Amino acid sequence: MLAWKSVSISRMGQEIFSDISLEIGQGKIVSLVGPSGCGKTTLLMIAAGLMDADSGSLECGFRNPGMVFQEPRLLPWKRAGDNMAFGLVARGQKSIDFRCRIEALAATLGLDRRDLDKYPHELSGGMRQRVALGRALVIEPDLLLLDEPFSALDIGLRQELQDLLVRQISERGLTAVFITHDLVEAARISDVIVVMDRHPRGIVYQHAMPGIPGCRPERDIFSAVGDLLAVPVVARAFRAQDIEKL
Ligand SMILES: Nc1ncnc2c1ncn2[C@@H]1O[C@H](COP(=O)(O)OP(=O)(O)OP(=O)(O)O)[C@@H](O)[C@H]1O
Repeated sequence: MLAWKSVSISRMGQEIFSDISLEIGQGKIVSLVGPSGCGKTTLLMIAAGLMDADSGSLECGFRNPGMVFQEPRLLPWKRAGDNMAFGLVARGQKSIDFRCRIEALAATLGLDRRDLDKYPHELSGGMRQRVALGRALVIEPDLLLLDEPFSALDIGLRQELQDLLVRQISERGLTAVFITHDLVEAARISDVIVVMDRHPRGIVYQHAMPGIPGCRPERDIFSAVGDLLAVPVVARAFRAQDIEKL
């Protein structure tokens, strides 16, 4: 279980959010959505232990979180396979012991052996993000924290990687927190959608999605998004996003 309990945080005299409580059950995929600056990444960073809250507490029953960011953040001087193995090397494992494991994982992520020998600049954006996902999965995490991992990809590739991610989460029995600006993406891959806003600051709405992530018919996804946008606090949070894009 992962739970933020009455968490408040300010930086440089500015309140990011106050008194946020949220609980995520084992095996669930929870999406955080909301306008830029409402504190989604901050909430994730607190869960990862990379930021400390000013007050409140975090209860985390997970021991081995894996993270994926919007930019793949690969080491440019290392080949894709070595980037993927980064967490294993950091734990003192020898490449002779894990080469087969990396190749098998790469294959499930749609990368072949030749891709593993390429440098990041020789890979497409989608391939780089597959490597980043592999780097997070190879350490066998029990919790995945994902900060807009697919937002830079085009729609077709995005959907392919969403399906791939949900399959990996389900096969490995992981729990995941997924940040996105895209309500359709959230409705496609999540068990629960948590909507945050800046006015008022914090969580303004939570919605449990029916059905199984990754298996929902498109019409159910779009109808859930329509229903969500009919909720005034959700509509307000998403209107703020649209205005920012202008
Ligand atoms: N270390 C920091 N120092 C100062 N301000 C910070 C720090 N981290 C976050 N903030 C501020 O906190 C607010 C929330 O930032 P955060 O990145 O969590 O929002 P977000 O919802 O993830 O936004 P986006 O969707 O644009 O990534 C922003 O106003 C940001 O400038």
